[in-house]
Amino acid sequence: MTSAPGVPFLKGHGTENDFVIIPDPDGTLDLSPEAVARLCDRRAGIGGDGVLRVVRSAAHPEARSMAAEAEWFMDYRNSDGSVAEMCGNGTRVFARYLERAGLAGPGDLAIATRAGVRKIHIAKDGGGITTGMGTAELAEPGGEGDGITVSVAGHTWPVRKVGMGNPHAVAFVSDLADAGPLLESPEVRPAAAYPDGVNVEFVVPRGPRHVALRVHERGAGETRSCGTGACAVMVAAARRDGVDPRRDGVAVTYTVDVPGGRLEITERADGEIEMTGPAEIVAEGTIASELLA
Ligand SMILES: N[C@@H](CCC[C@H](N)C(=O)O)C(=O)O
Repeated sequence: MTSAPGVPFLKGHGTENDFVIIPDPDGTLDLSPEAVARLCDRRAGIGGDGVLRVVRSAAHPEARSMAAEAEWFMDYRNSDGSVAEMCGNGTRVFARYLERAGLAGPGDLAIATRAGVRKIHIAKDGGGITTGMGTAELAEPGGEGDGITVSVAGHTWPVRKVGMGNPHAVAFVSDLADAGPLLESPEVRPAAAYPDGVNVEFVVPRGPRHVALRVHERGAGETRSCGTGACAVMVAAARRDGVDPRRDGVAVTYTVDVPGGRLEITERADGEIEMTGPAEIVAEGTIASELLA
């Protein structure tokens, strides 16, 4: 196997949503969808749910307009090579990389994403990282139902449509096992409700202000965690519990258990959502040229 000098990578995860991190400050790397899929392959590649390419905002056409606010752009790709607007766990891992590389914090920073600028706070001494996730877009004022359903493993549930910069369908189920092995994409109907595909979350209550989920991600399949998904679930669960911080003028925090750990999600009285969780860098090396060809 030959190496491509000058193409380093790191591997990191947040609640076991794992990523290949590629520092490419000047945006010179030609990262094709096929190369992303090879990098994320868990048998023949490095393995990951996605790729985080670290590019200076000023050097990327999609981020140039955000460069004054955020020096770094998170170019996120799903493991199948598709492009996504936003990755919540990815923002924490991205920030941890910047911290480790001496390019940021601890403290406050902002990063550019396709869904806009996201504000981050890195706690001191390797503690949790908080991302300002923006506000949730809820399709309907009333609640779940919305005429949209998701079917998998012989079950069908109504879903709540939530936008977190990327699309989510949240289904409350009586048992997380009812979603089956999730080896294939759940079928969302009508398909036209999500013209660009969808991330599907299955949710059960665990206690007051406490839920657990499984997620099937667009472009990646079932993963161990999804930050935007956890935020979508938090908002859907709060509305189901009759809680709306913008109406009530009081922030609310939910604990969201994911298969790979735990996230704390707060919806503030102004509607802004903040997600706090861990992020770790676990390896670094050099990418073999065959993977990037
Ligand atoms: N795991 C991510 C979401 C990644 C993008 C998603 N698969 C999509 O296509 O929208 C997260 O932590 O938010």
